[in-house]
Amino acid sequence: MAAGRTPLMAGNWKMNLDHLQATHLVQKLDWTLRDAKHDFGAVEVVVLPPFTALRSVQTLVEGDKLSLKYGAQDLAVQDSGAYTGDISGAFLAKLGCTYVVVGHSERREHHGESDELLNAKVKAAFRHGLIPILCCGEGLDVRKEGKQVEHVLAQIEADLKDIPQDQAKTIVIAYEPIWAIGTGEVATPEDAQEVCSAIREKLAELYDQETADAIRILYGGSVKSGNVAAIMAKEDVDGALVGGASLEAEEFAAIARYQSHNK
Ligand SMILES: O=C(CO)COP(=O)(O)O
Repeated sequence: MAAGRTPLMAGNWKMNLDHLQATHLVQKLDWTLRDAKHDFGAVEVVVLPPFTALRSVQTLVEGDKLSLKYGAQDLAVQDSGAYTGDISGAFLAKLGCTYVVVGHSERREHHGESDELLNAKVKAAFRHGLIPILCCGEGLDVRKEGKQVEHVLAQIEADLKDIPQDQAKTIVIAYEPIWAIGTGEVATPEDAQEVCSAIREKLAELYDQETADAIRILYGGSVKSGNVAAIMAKEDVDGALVGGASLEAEEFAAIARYQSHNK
């Protein structure tokens, strides 16, 4: 984590929690963080519930003036029309979403999402004023061959094709090695730093150094309260995209409070 970038802790709930459970978790998370006097300006906290819980989360956040932010896990390329089952970025913006995940490895894998499609999704997100959390990462086979940097940079370059600098500056990138997702096998802080710093260099090449320095790069894959501080100590890691450990209020709050654990 370098000075000048605000750390971001985002909880990707994946396909977990109905809207009632979501309300409960958000309330508990908010109480826990408030009790700890969490400074939301110093570490941003974001939840990414399923679509069906977004309206409930919006009501809670707006009604009770909560400081945490929220977003969705995916969006459609198109803005409206005959696309049964798809969700427009326009609807997400109307629900007060700040962020939207684009290109999670589970969608790349289970829904065959290509870099070309993800590039269109990044553009759709920006069209509606949403900040994409663009995911990238290599599988175990690629890691075994030692080609993780090359693989991830190719994803980033393709996914950001024709994205102008003023938009790129606001994007969030999440490096999530697939072999570390939900496996308990966390990448070492050095593994995370290797790829995150390469991503930043690529961003400087695609745009300029100032843009690259402004972009937040998260690490994701088996992040827990016990390992987050070591990962956050790395220069180019600006936060975490957390799956399993974000489903428990106290654990996710402890992740957001990683600095207090470090003292
Ligand atoms: O995929 C992830 C977040 O998007 C990581 O999931 P886990 O934290 O459960 O490994």
